Amino acid sequence: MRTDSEEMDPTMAHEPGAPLRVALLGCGVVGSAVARQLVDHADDLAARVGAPLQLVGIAVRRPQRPRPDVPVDPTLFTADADGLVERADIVIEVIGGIDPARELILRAMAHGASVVSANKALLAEDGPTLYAAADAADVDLYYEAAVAGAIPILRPIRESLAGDDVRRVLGIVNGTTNFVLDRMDTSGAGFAETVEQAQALGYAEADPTADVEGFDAAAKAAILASLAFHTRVSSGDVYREGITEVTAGDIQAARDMDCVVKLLAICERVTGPDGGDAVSVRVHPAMIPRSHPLASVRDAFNAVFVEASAAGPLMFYGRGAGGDPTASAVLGDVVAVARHRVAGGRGPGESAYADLPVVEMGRSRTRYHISLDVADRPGVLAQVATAFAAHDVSIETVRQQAAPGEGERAKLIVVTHAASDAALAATVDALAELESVDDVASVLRVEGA
Ligand SMILES: NC(=O)C1=CN([C@@H]2O[C@H](COP(=O)(O)OP(=O)(O)OC[C@H]3O[C@@H](n4cnc5c(N)ncnc54)[C@H](OP(=O)(O)O)[C@@H]3O)[C@@H](O)[C@H]2O)C=CC1
Ligand SMILES: N[C@@H](CC=O)C(=O)O
Repeated sequence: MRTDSEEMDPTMAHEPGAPLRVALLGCGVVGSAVARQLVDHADDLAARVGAPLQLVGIAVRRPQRPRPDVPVDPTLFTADADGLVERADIVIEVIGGIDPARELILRAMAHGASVVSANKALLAEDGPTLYAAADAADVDLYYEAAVAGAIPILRPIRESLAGDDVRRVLGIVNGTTNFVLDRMDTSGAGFAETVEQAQALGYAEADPTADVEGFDAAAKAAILASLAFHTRVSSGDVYREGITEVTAGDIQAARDMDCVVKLLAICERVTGPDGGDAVSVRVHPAMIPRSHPLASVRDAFNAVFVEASAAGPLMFYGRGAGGDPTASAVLGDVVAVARHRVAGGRGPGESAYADLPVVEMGRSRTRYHISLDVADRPGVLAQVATAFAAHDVSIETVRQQAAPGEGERAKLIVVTHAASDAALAATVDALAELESVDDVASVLRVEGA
């Protein structure tokens, strides 16, 4: 690959065999792996595209910083990202965050460049602005790496399943939280201790808030739901609960049910309050049976389970983060958009025609596992059952365990049939008021059964 920074005329149409000018914005974890792969696989990439990919510059915050792991001419590094995007055919945005990434992408497209981004936060917050700009400029905007890193999931949903009817997407789309929950399950350790292990191993950031509070997964859920249901869902529409409240007791309760606890991104087609089509998009911890394909997703791996009307269940599995795995997805997009430029066109744009309402969490329906510490005496089970019945929540199973060494106390474990979140919350409030109930020890949603 050529890595000189010679100036070119940005308005020139692509000529057969002429290099395509690639600008890289960001050279951190993902960007440095992208740069290395562009250099290492230059010949193969040129053969696949039908033209060489010429890296014309790398925009970073600190261009003078030595970067020995990035094998390019150091003069390619620049702090002038604005100028760089104006002289590229393809812009790869791996800076992250909202601004200046958004302004740079819009500027790139306005100057006729196709864009590849890994920026889930931006796509989930302001995707429609970017799609509209891509349409207006007649260029591609691809972002496979934004959800589940290396796993090819967006193109299969957008293209391979375009003739089917996706009903549900269940995803483990955050590696850090999956690592933490998996370790809590296998070692019996608590949340804080396991997060420290994740930080020591480089999975969790020094500030793990975006991961453990579910913000990262919510952004990915918004993108998945938008593509799966041909609608617009932004991160603010997504109900979000992280894993900070998950206790060793919850993990044990799941084990007792032959389940595991996972942080799930759940996107479903549902019936809205007016009887029309709607979507439910939520991120929260949930129990899933150990027999479910997602239960076997260990460590920091990601997986997305898709249910479509005709295709049935599909499972996509792999690494959701890390420089090289994420760069693989970025380079796949680069080849795709480069091929379109060589052929003189663009790929399919976003097809958000449905404009479906997103139902509020209170209307979402699922099963629940509730663990209660109660008095062990006649009539208590009837009181508890009455509280469920009063809120129209149907009990599927109920099991009593002795609470050893605690006199006449017992543990009641109730699993419900599917109920609305609002009905369940009201039931839990009523249970907490009962004189015979010492504590509502845990409430976990149950999915995938
Ligand atoms: N890390 C991962 O495993 C994954 C990341 N992603 C996404 O990829 C994107 C990049 O992530 P990651 O590589 O981890 O991020 P890093 O923080 O490692 O890298 C960010 C890069 O952007 C540069 N940068 C920051 N601000 C500016 C600016 N204003 N102008 C120019 N350059 C700037 C930094 O420059 P400098 O080097 O000088 O500081 C750095 O090179 C994000 O959108 C992230 O969500 C997606 C999937 C997985
Ligand atoms: N922080 C994310 C990686 C980027 O998407 C994770 O832990 O999965």
